[in-house]
Amino acid sequence: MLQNILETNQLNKKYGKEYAIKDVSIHVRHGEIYALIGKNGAGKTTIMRMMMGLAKPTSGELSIYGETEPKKVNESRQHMGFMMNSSFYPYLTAHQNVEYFRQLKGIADRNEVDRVLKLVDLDQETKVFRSYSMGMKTRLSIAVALLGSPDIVVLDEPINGLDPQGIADFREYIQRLNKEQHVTFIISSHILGELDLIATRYGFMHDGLLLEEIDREDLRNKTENRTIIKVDRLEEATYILEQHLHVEDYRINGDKEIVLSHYTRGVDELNDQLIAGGLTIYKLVNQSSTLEEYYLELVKLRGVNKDD
Ligand SMILES: Nc1ncnc2c1ncn2[C@@H]1O[C@H](COP(=O)(O)OP(=O)(O)OP(=O)(O)O)[C@@H](O)[C@H]1O
Repeated sequence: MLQNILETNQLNKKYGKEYAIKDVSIHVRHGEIYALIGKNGAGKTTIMRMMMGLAKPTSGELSIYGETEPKKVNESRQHMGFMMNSSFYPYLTAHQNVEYFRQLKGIADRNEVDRVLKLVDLDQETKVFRSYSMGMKTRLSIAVALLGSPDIVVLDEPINGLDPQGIADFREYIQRLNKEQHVTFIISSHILGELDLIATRYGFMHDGLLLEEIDREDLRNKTENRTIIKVDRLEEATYILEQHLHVEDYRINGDKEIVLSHYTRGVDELNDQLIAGGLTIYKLVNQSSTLEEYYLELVKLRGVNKDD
């Protein structure tokens, strides 16, 4: 049974009069790969900084392992690993760099360095950091985040700057660590499809607000198998759908199109009924939407911003 390992409850952060995030309630369950998705400035880093104790909420609550009392939350952070643009020494090797962080974090076991480097296949690497590819740098950052065997690892925009191979490798490492080491990941990205293949749950952010939190399966159900209808007279079309075709599972999107989820009877019958009703059909297609389209629709539908 998955339980919430980390939660935020109506979390707010203001800089001056401006909200950086407003009323954000996130629920991360044990064993998940949680993707915090949103364009630049959406508020992802702000939330992650609060998770890590680097910034204080203006109001609201953060709960880790069910603890909300600040002192206990701080203690719980010992079970968390972070990657926030770690700065590495350019003329030191992977081993020397991680050794530095081991000491900084006060981890007594010297074997930890080799252990975490092995997990990202950098244990045999002898070159200095300066000559690493972006992918290797990311892997090194992950290694540092894994020092001390944390249960939860928070990664802020780890995919930034990676080439397609680097992204594929990153996904593989995260999935392996999640499965084999049972690490719960919270990963932010401003490129929507990037975490598509690995995330088990999504938090969609826009302009400081959490628009939706959704499990992978539910998201897949919502984005796959949709039928889109655009006609000249919307109300008459919905009447035909409801009364003649007994369709109830539909909604209207921001472009005044009717979107049917899982309409399995094919478009021919729909086409016939709409034409029989005297409507002009501009569009009638079956399609799956991308994560990008889903997100943009969500932003349009909600049509809100944090200053409302
Ligand atoms: N220290 C600060 N002082 C003032 N405003 C800030 C500060 N930090 C963040 N903000 C503002 O808060 C909002 C959210 O920023 P945040 O960095 O959390 O977004 P993000 O989703 O991580 O985007 P990015 O990918 O660009 O970092 C932005 O409008 C930003 O300008």
